[in-house]
Amino acid sequence: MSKMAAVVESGEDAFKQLFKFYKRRKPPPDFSDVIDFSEHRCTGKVVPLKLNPSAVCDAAAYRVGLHPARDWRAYGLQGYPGFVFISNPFRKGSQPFWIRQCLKTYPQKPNVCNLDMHMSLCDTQDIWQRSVHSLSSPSLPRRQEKSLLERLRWVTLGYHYNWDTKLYSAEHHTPFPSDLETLSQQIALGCGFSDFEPQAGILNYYRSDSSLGIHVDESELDHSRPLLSFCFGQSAVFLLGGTQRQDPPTAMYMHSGDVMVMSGQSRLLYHAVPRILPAPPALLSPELQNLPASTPPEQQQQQQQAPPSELEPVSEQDWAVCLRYIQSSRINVTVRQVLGAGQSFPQR
Ligand SMILES: O=C(O)CCC(=O)C(=O)O
Ligand SMILES: [Fe+2]
Repeated sequence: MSKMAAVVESGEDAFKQLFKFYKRRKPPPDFSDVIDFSEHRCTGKVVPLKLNPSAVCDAAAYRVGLHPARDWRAYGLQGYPGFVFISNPFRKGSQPFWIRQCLKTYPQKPNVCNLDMHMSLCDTQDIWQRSVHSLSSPSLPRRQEKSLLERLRWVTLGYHYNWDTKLYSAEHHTPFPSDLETLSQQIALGCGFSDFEPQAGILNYYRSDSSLGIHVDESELDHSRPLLSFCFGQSAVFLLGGTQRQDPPTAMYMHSGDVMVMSGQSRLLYHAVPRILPAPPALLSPELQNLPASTPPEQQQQQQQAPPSELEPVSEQDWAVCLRYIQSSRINVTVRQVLGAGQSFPQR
């Protein structure tokens, strides 16, 4: 019997027990049952998935930093219809743009973040500028106080999720970032969703000891729309369970650049992140090269004009700060459609 099976059989609530198992530090758990899609092996429950590459135009994918959709490596899991795992579809040199957006741009007003809950608007006005100094000075003596960026836990976009009521509302809404909207729509198109409207986003910022508890994302009013999840930086163990909180979950790694789509029968499954793990250097280091994103290497050699890209280059100074942050952190971005076509919020 594997170590994990022994853990599960010892009690009723299989999900809680596996969550604790993977969260444990001493002694560290046996990770051998965790599915690693980056190994591109279709063993056990993993099945290759055929997406719909012709629905995604190469130039549109290119503009948001993605490989052509025919090159995306997509997998499904037996027993989880509607679940799609796309193993890092990002072109080399494009992740730095998205990481910079998550750290410098999206935490800015009018978006909402955890720091707003107990700080004045004036203090949360420029999280990036207020953090740059301490994050770019490796030689500073042990710092007394963490920078704002290090204290950032979540940012919400579009219809801002209310963590207390678990509701979205028409009143609490700001424009959804157009670059993230376009990226999400390209992924959705490849997965067969031609009319996906990104309306809400939740960014989670994880330090090496962070975790995210067992939950289901059901606050959106239209569950026929997929939920997209993008991950950057350090790796994580992700647990995908069933429709009941205690159903035993499947464990998988999420590495930087991986994209997950929860749709159809998998849209309302319980899930959690029990553990952040150092990214395997061979997977992360090549992705963190801040290449000029607008010029693919093959075109540089041919001295041709690169196609237009939405990815504004990341300055060396900005990248130094991002790199320092991401070396010990993970960022996850989930994108959701809240309302179906023609739907509105119920009157309260
Ligand atoms: O960090 C992750 O991979 C999961 C995030 C998540 O489940 C959520 O934001 O609802
Ligand atoms: Fe979630």
